[in-house]
Amino acid sequence: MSNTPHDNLHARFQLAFSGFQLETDLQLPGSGVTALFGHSGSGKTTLLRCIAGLQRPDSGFLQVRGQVWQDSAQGVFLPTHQRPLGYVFQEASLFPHLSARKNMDYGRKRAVQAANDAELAAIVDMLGIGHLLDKIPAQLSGGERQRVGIARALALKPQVLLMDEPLAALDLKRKQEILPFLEHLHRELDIPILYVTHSPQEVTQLADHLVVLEAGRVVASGALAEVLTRLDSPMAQGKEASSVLQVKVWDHEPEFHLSHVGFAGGVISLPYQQATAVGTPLRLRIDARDVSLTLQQPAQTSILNVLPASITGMAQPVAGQVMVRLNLGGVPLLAHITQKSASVMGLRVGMAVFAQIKATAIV
Ligand SMILES: Nc1ncnc2c1ncn2[C@@H]1O[C@H](COP(=O)(O)OP(=O)(O)OP(=O)(O)O)[C@@H](O)[C@H]1O
Repeated sequence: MSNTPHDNLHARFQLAFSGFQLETDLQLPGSGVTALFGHSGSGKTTLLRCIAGLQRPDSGFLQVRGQVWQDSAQGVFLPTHQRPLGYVFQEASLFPHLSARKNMDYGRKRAVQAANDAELAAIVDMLGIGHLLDKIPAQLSGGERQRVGIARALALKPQVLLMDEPLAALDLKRKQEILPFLEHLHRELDIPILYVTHSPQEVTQLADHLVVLEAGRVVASGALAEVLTRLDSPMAQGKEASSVLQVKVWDHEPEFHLSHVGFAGGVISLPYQQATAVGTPLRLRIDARDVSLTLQQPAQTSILNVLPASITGMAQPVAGQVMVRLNLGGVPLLAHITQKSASVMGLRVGMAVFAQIKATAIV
């Protein structure tokens, strides 16, 4: 028996290839983006393939929003074509001779469940592809093809959307173009999106929930802000270690080209967010390297953001460097400092400090 809440996704799989074992028992939220992060070969694609029914595990249980799709103990295994899911790969694999519109219709006509014309119009709108519908794939850029591929997946009214490195084949410019559409999807869709990526930037920009896989096992699974800042998480080890803060726009100071945002840990100043009204929620990524620590509140400093914090953990990812986990009014934040500074300041867990955050460092 499973005690999965009905709107969640519960995926428990055991599978052995020669030299690799997947063993997961994941309870994921029933909406929002769950990023699956892990080194090459950690089992991310295999996990998605198990969810899609493309890979049959030795034993498995899968329940998606109250529906059991698979239960090896009961001999239940829905084949892929009976699972209401969308799968988006690195490359959109559209039919080359069909227009974008016909590519979307092709899947719709054959599906058990598909979007009606009004729903399809909303999907087209959400992905900004209305002007591309009569073009064939060769007339589209890589990013546009990917957007059509996502629309085609959504046209099947999936209960879950699986995305396997959907931006990996695109150059930086195309990535930047498509990310706002993915953010839009995230806000509009009320289904779970499982998103495989190697990119910490995509994780911090899109994910609500983060699962870290290592050698086929889940080493961390939880809310993004929490897992990102766990000192034992691989994401908190490297140069790209960062934290995410959910904040609200407080007010603007256009004469200084600044905006001020608030969260439980205080108020932060950042470059002017001209287009955002007071009260708008924002997500800030703060690189651990852009946070420094001081024991006393500095009287005069060019750094605008000095927030009281307490140290909740310390780790040494590499010799000479220390990653400090801070608590700012209940919100975790990482600071990456030198071992010498940590030693000179006598930093230890439980100490009260001030976190200095460079305003320009905030995205
Ligand atoms: N059909 C298969 N038969 C045997 N071994 C397989 C099979 N599919 C995957 N593997 C192995 O399982 C392991 C996990 O592969 P998987 O593709 O899931 O990793 P990944 O985390 O998605 O990697 P990447 O980030 O490189 O895409 C690898 O060691 C791979 O070689």
